[in-house]
Amino acid sequence: MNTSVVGKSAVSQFLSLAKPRVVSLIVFCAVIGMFLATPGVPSLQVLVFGTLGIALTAGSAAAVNCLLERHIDAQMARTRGRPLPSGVISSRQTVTFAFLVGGSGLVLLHYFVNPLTMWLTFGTFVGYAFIYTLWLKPATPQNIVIGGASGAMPPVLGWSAVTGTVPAEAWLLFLIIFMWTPPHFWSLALYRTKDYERAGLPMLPVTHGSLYTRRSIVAYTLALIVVTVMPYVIGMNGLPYLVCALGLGGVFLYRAVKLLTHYSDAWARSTFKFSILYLAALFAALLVDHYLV
Ligand code: HEM
Ligand SMILES: CC(C)=CCC/C(C)=C/CC/C(C)=C/COP(=O)(O)OP(=O)(O)O
Repeated sequence: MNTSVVGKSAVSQFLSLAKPRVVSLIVFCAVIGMFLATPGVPSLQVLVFGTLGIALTAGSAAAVNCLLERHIDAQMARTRGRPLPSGVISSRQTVTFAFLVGGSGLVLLHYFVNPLTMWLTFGTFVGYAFIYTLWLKPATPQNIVIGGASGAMPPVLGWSAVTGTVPAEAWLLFLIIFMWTPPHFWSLALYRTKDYERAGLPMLPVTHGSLYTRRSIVAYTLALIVVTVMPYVIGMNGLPYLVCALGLGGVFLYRAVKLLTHYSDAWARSTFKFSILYLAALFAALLVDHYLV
């Protein structure tokens, strides 16, 4: 996506700092974590303030990432139109925005949800905004595998918002997003390799080449399918979920294998887009099945 900011209103420029589309899926997964945590329905207070708190903190993390990566973003075609590299929003404004938005999110979580959720969300914020962005991303091609742990936290945050605990079921949902992240990101990195090379970032296709990356995508997609069967195996979800998980997984695997055997940028791009649809549909299936069985 070309995130050009020219002609946008001030509000939408600040909004774009918070990566609203990525954050929407993050919040979607967190909310489903809330519903899965209880046989009934979460309280309205947890639903409203939990969702708001997680969304604001995630948006703030994205803004900090935009701030810390403004020079790298300026070198990549996909990101050079963002508000900071294009000079529409200043670093100081971004710091203020991130502080106010993230601070409000954490305060809401602490006072209207529970301190555990606030601390877990704060840890996730630090994990993405600082550990991934500053340290892992420029250091190793495993950056997004390790850093994916932050992106995988939303259902855990949702679960802890409702119960104040994080049992094995919540970590299983974490594991699903964790295994999904490499095929999600590496599909994009395959057709954006030149961008990452130019910016000097050691993404897997840059350091290990296209073939190795495509094999890794197949491997992680297989692992993802195994992990998505687990909610059925442990009795957390029923047969309707299993059918959806295997159907979606089958399509993902077909895409991954075709990416390996018949590579094209267009196929990589459409597989990246599919990965987003996949995660949304899988979590929707977890939710619907939860109330069916
Ligand atoms: C380390 C983990 C992750 C990495 C490295 C990563 C990387 C990316 C990149 C580079 C893009 C393209 C963004 C753009 O063009 O502006 C993207 C898009 C996206 N990602 Fe991820 N992602 C990660 C985790 C996640 C997670 C956890 C979710 C949601 C649960 C997610 C959801 C999305 C969505 C919805 C988009 C599409 C955004 C749009 O259309 O503007 N990603 N991701
Ligand atoms: C508090 C909380 C719930 C935080 C969630 C963490 C979070 C926002 C994870 C999203 C991951 C993400 C947008 C990765 C983009 O990778 P990138 O930053 O390498 O992509 P870019 O090249 O587009 O900047």
